[in-house]
Amino acid sequence: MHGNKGVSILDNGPLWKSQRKFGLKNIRGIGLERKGVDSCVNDEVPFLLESLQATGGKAFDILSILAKASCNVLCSVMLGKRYEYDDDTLCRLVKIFSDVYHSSFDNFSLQMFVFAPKSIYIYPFSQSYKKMEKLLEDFEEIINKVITEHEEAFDKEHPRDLMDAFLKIMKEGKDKNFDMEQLRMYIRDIFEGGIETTTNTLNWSLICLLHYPEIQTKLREEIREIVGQSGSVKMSHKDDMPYTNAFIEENLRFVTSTPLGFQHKTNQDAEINGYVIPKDTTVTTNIWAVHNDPKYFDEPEKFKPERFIDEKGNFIKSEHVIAFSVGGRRCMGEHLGRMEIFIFLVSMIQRFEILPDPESKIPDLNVGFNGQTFFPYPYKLIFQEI
Ligand code: HEM
Repeated sequence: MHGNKGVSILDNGPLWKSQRKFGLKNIRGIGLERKGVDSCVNDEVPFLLESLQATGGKAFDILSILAKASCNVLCSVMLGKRYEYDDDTLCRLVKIFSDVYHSSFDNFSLQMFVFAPKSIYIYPFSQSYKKMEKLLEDFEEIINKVITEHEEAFDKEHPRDLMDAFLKIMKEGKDKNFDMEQLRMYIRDIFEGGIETTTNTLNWSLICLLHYPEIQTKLREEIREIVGQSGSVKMSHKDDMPYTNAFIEENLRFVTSTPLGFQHKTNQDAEINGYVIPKDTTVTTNIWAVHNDPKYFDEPEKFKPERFIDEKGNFIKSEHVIAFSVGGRRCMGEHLGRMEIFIFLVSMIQRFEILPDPESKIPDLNVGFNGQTFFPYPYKLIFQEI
């Protein structure tokens, strides 16, 4: 499917290691002319708030606005540019990567991969695969245009963004794994890993706020005290906001947006806790089970941000909140994803009262579409300017 290219689908080995190292360095922007990763997030905030303001206090579906904001952050980080929210390229990118999850990595295909791994060989004949191929052709058309623009403006002394950094290694010819096909797959994997997950996490956190207006009030009080009524939110505020941190952590735990992580396979026989796992077995992490284990979380079925606050009022992180998974294959974009969630969420709560649509029921927090990700069914809410 990915032809052993990209990063998320690669077997553990030297290729994956070098590609992951490249990603971790260049997502953060180390050695690039591009602005820092936090500025890529901060610069998106006014556009996000403006499009929320434009809803004029009427009920609307927020999904595409959140997805465009998340997608634009990745475009800034990787391609050195962002798009207007009505730009055709941004709309196409958002649609491609939402459809990849919503129609191709659906529940049925996922269960087949986990419980009947050999089904991967018949997957190319399925309707889901055909849909995916069509979507990815559209993606290649977009990304080829951006690659051409980058090649035309390329200056090896001044790499601007992740794509330039990749082209630099490729042109130097020191590592033959850095080729054009790998560049396309790399960008694709990051979009695939970064848009849907961040959008879903933000979307579920807004639904939590609809269910618990008292929590929303408490969050706004803390935001007003630390950031002010109109000041811009910075990552440096985070350490002084224990309740906001606790809310975000509880949201990551309570609504596990990637319940089974990504699937991997063992490349040698292994033994864990006395269980023998033969070579070539599909392995999946049950993140949901850890998040709902009463051994680690008292009354796991209840939404309680306070569980992460100690008696002195400090935020206490739990090693059992593993929404980004654990180990060598844990999420490559955790740092960026956490930044987006904090800055976007705080900015939205600071400026707007988030209210349910009186015409419809607030979505249940444990009912949604289950596929590679767990996401809410379409719903509407109201953003009332304060
Ligand atoms: C709330 C947001 C996010 C969540 C919950 C999340 C969750 C995850 C999970 C569970 C995995 C699977 C780890 C495993 O295989 O065991 C993963 C992998 C990955 N994520 Fe994220 N992710 C988020 C945001 C992002 C962002 C913003 C990016 C892009 C910068 C990203 C890029 C990736 C990549 C490339 C991988 C594959 C890493 C590898 O195989 O080495 N993710 N993510």
